[in-house]
Amino acid sequence: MASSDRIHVAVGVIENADGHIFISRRHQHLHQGDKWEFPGGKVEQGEEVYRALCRELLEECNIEVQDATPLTVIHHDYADKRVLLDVWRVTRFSGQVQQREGQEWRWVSVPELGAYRFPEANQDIIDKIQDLNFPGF
Ligand SMILES: Nc1nc2c([nH]c(=O)n2[C@@H]2O[C@H](COP(=O)(O)OP(=O)(O)OP(=O)(O)O)[C@@H](O)[C@H]2O)c(=O)[nH]1
Ligand SMILES: [Mg+2]
Repeated sequence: MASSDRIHVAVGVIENADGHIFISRRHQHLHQGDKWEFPGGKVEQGEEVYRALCRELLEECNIEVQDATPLTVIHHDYADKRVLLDVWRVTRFSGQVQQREGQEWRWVSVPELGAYRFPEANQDIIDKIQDLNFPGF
């Protein structure tokens, strides 16, 4: 596969005032269906990643991102798809978070994240979130 076949995805880790993280469950018929995910979606041709993040989070979660910082970049090859996940930590937003695409969703504490089934590529994201909350010594 050519590198241009890699799907570029903007992903947002949204934290609320209680320190809980927003996750939703992918529709069953989609790639990695039924697994939990962080909101986000494909970056369009010529679009800046940060713009894509803002667009996807408005479409999917009804919030306006006001500030976000890069958390990690993941290259992952599934058997049927290659992805580049550009993961951002959303540090400031306006609006009430909700899921607008009919997916099941919830806020979960950082320790609880480990109990959910995410796509394989997400392990690194979970590790990063847990490191931020419980810095090693
Ligand atoms: N949104 C999102 N996608 C993820 C995550 N982890 C992960 O491997 N992916 C993969 O990234 C790819 C693109 O995500 P997506 O399906 O949300 O894209 P999208 O909203 O633009 O969907 P569409 O273009 O089909 O409407 C999928 O193949 C998905 O399996 C994650 O945490 N969040
Ligand atoms: Mg999406």
